[in-house]
Amino acid sequence: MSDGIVIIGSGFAARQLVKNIRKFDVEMPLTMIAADSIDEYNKPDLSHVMSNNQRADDMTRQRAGEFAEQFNVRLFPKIWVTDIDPVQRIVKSRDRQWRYDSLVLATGSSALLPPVPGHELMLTLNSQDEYRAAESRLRKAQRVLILGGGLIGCELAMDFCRAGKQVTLVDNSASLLSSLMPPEVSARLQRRLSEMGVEIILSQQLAALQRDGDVLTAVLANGRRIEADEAIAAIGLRAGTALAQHAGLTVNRGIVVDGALGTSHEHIYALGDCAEINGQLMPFLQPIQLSAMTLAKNLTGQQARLTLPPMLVKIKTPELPLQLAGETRRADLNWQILAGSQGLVAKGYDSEQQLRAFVVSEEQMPQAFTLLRELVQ
Ligand SMILES: Cc1cc2nc3c(=O)[nH]c(=O)nc-3n(C[C@H](O)[C@H](O)[C@H](O)COP(=O)(O)OP(=O)(O)OC[C@H]3O[C@@H](n4cnc5c(N)ncnc54)[C@H](O)[C@@H]3O)c2cc1C
Repeated sequence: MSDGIVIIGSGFAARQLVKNIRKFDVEMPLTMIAADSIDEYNKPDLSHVMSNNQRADDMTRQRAGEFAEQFNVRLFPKIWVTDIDPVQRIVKSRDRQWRYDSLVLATGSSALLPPVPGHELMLTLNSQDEYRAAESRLRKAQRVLILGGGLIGCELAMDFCRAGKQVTLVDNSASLLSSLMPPEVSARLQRRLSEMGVEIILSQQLAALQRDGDVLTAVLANGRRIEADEAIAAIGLRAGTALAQHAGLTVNRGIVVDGALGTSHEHIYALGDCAEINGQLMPFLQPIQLSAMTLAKNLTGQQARLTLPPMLVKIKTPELPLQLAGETRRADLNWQILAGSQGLVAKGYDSEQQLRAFVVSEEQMPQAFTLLRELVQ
């Protein structure tokens, strides 16, 4: 007997898919299998747990049982899926299997650790479970080293600082948020973090970590030694592609999908942080929400293709929140920056004077919506 549409994962992608499918079809059999408890939490809240004094359990928004009842889904929590057989259309765990009509991989991503001696001493904050495991150590820690000055690293640095901890932020680039915007634009955030007391060390690599009793020592490539109580890795994410790869699906940086969210194998789809769309990973809620809506239509007999409008990404650093959109990573843009007491507006133009990207601070948020409409895709 078939288990209908089988979804692996219970994160935002999987839940959005279920909610959207139920708008079109209340009966279709749905099965969700995930390594976690299948309780719902909002992952972006991890950026504020320390200053909000929030415990891991406080993050739970809906219990698995209520979700199952509300959306008529069969749930299999705390199960690690080990294998997919695309020919027999079977999903396997160590001790049981499910037969699918359609399979959706919503396996998310995992936080990268640096390839240095002692990396196993580092903590990561990419799920409620990871926070639960690290919570008591992080609460106790007075000195926290954060490796990685990207979006998540900056958010965590500000959060831990606001929670009264002594924070050191280390990045191998010459500026913060270096993969998202030019240094002239991120400089404001860098200054704000420094004023708050975060020690920012740029253009430096971590070479090793050692623990001696309660003291963790980070050794940088230039020989400098930094003592901390805990260290957190925020150097990037790796898409959860292992199952897909093992099953012979086309995988690049993520599981490659087309505009209908279909993978290289018939009846298998991918969604969320694990999916690569138009050659890009898009580990943000808005593209996931739009992808889930498109896939829900396709799985309920409609024909839909994903179109992604220009989208805003928020950097949730409460002392200086920023919003960005467009191809901010492009190296060839000419940036026009207006910064003053009224806030920041930075616009990135291409050689034909077309607006390709922008960054604004909170004071200038109303401008963001106008700029979003001007943005050339
Ligand atoms: C600190 C932080 C702050 C963020 N802030 C923002 C923000 O402000 N705005 C924004 O848009 N985005 C933000 N994001 C990103 C956003 O939260 C993610 O893109 C989104 O939550 C990913 O959802 P997902 O369902 O694809 O993956 P996940 O939530 O990672 O879910 C993956 C699921 O797959 C399951 N799984 C994986 N492999 C297996 C297996 N083999 N067997 C069984 N189960 C498996 C896991 O148990 C889990 O249930 C943030 C992320 C972080 C970490």
